[in-house]
Parts: sequence; structure tokens; C-alpha cells
Amino acid sequence: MAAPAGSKESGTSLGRSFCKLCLLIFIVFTSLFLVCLIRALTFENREIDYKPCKVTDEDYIRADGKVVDRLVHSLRFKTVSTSKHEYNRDELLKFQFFLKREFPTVHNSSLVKHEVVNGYSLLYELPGTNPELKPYLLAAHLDVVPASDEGWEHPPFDGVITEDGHLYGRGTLDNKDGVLGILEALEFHLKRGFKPKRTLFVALGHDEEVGGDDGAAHMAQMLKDRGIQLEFVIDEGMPILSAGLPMIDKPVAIIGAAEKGYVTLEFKVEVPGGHSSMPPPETSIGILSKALARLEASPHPDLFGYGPEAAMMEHMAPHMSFLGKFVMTNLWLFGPLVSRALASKPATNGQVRTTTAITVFNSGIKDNVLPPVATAYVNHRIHPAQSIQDVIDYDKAVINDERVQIKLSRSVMNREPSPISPTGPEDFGYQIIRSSVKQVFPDAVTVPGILMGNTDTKHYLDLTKSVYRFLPAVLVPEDSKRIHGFNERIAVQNFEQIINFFYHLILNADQEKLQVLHSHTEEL
Ligand SMILES: CCCCCCCC/C=C\CCCCCCCC(=O)N[C@@H](CCCCN)C(=O)O
Ligand SMILES: [Zn+2]
Ligand SMILES: [Zn+2]
Repeated sequence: MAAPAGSKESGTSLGRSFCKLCLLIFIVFTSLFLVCLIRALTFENREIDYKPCKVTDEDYIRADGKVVDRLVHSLRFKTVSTSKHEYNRDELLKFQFFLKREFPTVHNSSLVKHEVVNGYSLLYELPGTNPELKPYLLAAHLDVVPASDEGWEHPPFDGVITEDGHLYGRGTLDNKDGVLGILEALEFHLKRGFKPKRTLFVALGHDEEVGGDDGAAHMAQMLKDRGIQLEFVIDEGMPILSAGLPMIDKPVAIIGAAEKGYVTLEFKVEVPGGHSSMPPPETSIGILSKALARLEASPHPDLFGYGPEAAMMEHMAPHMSFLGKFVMTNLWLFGPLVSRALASKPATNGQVRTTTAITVFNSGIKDNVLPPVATAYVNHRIHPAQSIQDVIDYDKAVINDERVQIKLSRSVMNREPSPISPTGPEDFGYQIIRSSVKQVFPDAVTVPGILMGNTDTKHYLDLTKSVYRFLPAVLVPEDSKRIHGFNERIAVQNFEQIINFFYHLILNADQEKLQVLHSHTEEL
């Protein structure tokens, strides 16, 4: 017969049950710990380091007065794009003539074919001596987003260099650093008699910030019409993060093997107008504002592990502290923790979900008139695991108000997320970029990742599967606010590194095939 509740016997059996539970919990946690420990200890670093090009001290380009002056002068051209087909044509032409004057070897060498495309984009071809080798393409863009002096420590188009060695200006990070970096490296190569074995293209678009339809799209079509397929493309993209990533204290070069999708949705509320002395309970502004507030309060789902972000963290594992390796080689268990860490900052939240940014709100006629229409634009950057339709369906469900009309904005080029480019040990383009990073930034860890922004590479996807978005600007996550924001700036010393990255990339890409330096798997 069961002992009555509260008697001595029931207390003993309760104690026994509690001990069994504690033992079970201990066994489960110990087993989990042992599984994680074994995985961390046996994690195989599959990276292979390849033999980089041989360089000597003369092969290093110094950002001397003239080099820096060229970048400073470039920033002063207000090559601003405002909307599709709307960009400053006069400033683009002035910039174009400046580049022709400042890079005479690039523009006059018999080794270089140079074309002006659709009036303002610049396409260069350096035919290789070995036609068997597939060409590659270096891309950048000449245009910038708008900027006014307000909010800037130094006027955005003055090109001021501060005492701590930072050059301030619109375009220093996005993307005149890329344009001048490529041209400085190419001019240096050509002056030293460089003749490529592998054909090299350089494509400088003039309207990337408004979709690239007039620039990169035309250059891509020209290459397609010539029957050209590319070994790889590298364009602006992710940076080298010198800090800000969990459990790693080395600089991390994130090579964008994919880029998120892009969709801007128009939200509209139309109601009868009228006299503001007899208002309804909610005006069009009130209805739309509440709907948008619901959108901001309901972030799109966390999709950590459904895109390249998990591989990015796993590639960091061999370079982390033991705790970091313990966590990053066991994302099956710690993934939610890592994704929460990434989601905690605007600069890294875009790695784990589709982001939502309310960027435009228009409404109102006069202070005593009820507004008949309220309109807002919301810009989403779409995680590779979602589609434009998924985003629209989610927003509709969150807003859940028939009075709010939702439609695709026609003023911009909406895009699904890109395919994910190969980043394996044998993938030529990815490994060439890795090798070049290591030659200029020997302490940096290189990992594949996803670019949250968008680039002209969407126009080159038919020419190769190997598309990478990377530029070795050395940043911390907080610097992301400077891109398209106030006080965009680059350290002059970092610009010198960018030039040398492209110098080494051009040499490394000119190899016929990868030559293994050593494989980490041999170290185990
Ligand atoms: C663990 C990952 C941490 C990530 C931290 C990243 C910090 C961000 C630093 C650099 C990002 C550079 C982005 C430059 C590429 C974006 C270029 C751009 O502005 N593109 C425009 C194109 C608009 C086209 C119109 N449809 C854009 O994306 O808005
Ligand atoms: Zn850009
Ligand atoms: Zn931009």
C-alpha cells in the first residue's frame, strides 16, 4: 500500500526520485559535453594554402603623395546617383577625363583595350598571351550616393585628411577606394612591363547605386555578345573586420560568396479627406504608422544555419580560442546562442535574417486638411533562404489590415537572393582572393560569407558561377553606419593595402592553376 503523503516513507521516495533526476541530468549534460569535446578536438580544418606569387620589396606600392592626391581628387567629383537613369552626367565625364589623365599607361598602352560604355562606364581588357586560360573580371563603380555637409565632421566632397590619417569623403568606402585601388595597381603593373597570360577585364560601372542597368548591365551584355565566360568576378563587398566578431581576436576577411536579395515594398493607405475639425478615429497617417510599427516590432525569422553564415563561423573555428572552437564546431547545439549574438547588432543582424528598413514616408497636404493618402517605402534585404514572395507574405500577415495596400516598388530593381558561389579548397577564384589577402594581411583569417548589401555582380551571374563580393577595407561593425551615412572615411594606410591587394590579386590570378603550398589536413 502506498505510504500516505507527508509520511517518512514518501519523503524517502521523493528524495530517491530527485536523486535519479539529478543523475539523469548529469548524464545528459556530461554526454553532450563529451560529444562537443570530441567534435572540437577532431574538427578537420580543410583549408589549403596555395603558393602565392613571388614578390620582392619593390613589389610593394606606397601610397605616396601622388597616389593619395588622386584619391582625394576623385572624391571631389560629385558623381551622385539619385534614381534609375538619374545620375550626374557632367561629374561622371569630368571623373572619366581625370582618370584618363592620371593613369596614362592604363589608357594608352597597346596592351589595353579601353571602351567607354553607354557614355559613362569604363571597360578595359588586357588580352592574355594564353587564350586557353579563362579571363577574370575586377569590378567597381564610379558613382556614389548623395551627401550634404550636414552631419559630417568634414564636407563629404572635400577629401579632408585628418591628423590620425583618415581620409573623409563620400565614396571612400563605397566605392572609389575600389576604383582607384584597381587602377593604381594596374598602372604600376603596366609600367613594370607586366604582360598577362590570363585575360583580365576591369569594369567600372557608373550607376551601381541605382541598380547598374545603364552601366554594368551593358558591359555584361557586351561580354556575353562576345561569347566570353569568366573564371571569376570580384567586386565591392564585405570587408576585413578587425574586431566585433564573437570569440575571435584576429582580423577576419569575409569574402562574400553570396549577396542578399533586394526588395522595396510600397505601403499605401487611401481614405476620404476632409476638414481636420471633424477627424475620424484614425487618419491615413495613423493607420499606416501603426502598420509600420508592427513591421518593426516583428523582425523576419532567424534563419541562422540556412545560408552561408554558419559556414562562415565554422571556417573561423580553427583560428579561435578553445572555447570558440568548442562552440563553432558544435553549432547544432550552440547555433541559437551564436545567432542571438549576431542578431544583437545592426551590422551583423543581416547575417541571420531578412532585414526591414522603413526608408521613406510621405503624407499630408496642410495642417487643417485630413490626409487622403499616406505612402511608405520599406526596403528588405532578403536572406538566401527566402524569396521576394516570402517577404511579401510575411509583411501582409504582420500588418493584417486590409486598408493597407502592399505592392512592389517599381522605382528600383528588385532581386531574389543570389546563388552561392563555390568556396572550396579547389575553387580557383576564391582561393586566389584568399592567397592575395594573406599576402597583404598576413594575420587575417579568410572566411566565406554573405554580403548584406547589393552590387553590380547581379549582372555578371550568367558569365560565371564564381562571383565574390570583397574589398579589404579594414573596419569594425560600427563603421557600417558610415557607408551611405555620415563621415564615410578610410585610413590612408588601408587604401595603400587595398592597392597592394589588387596588385597581388592580378599576379596570383595570372597563374594557370593553383599550386598547393600546404594543406592543413596534413597537420593533423
Ligand atoms: C559577421 C558579419 C559581420 C558583417 C559586418 C559588415 C560591416 C559592413 C561593412 C561593409 C559593407 C560594405 C557594403 C558595400 C557593398 C554595398 C554596395 C551598395 O551600397 N549597393 C547598393 C546597391 C543598390 C542597388 C539598387 N537596387 C545597396 O546595397 O543599397
Ligand atoms: Zn557600392
Ligand atoms: Zn553603396
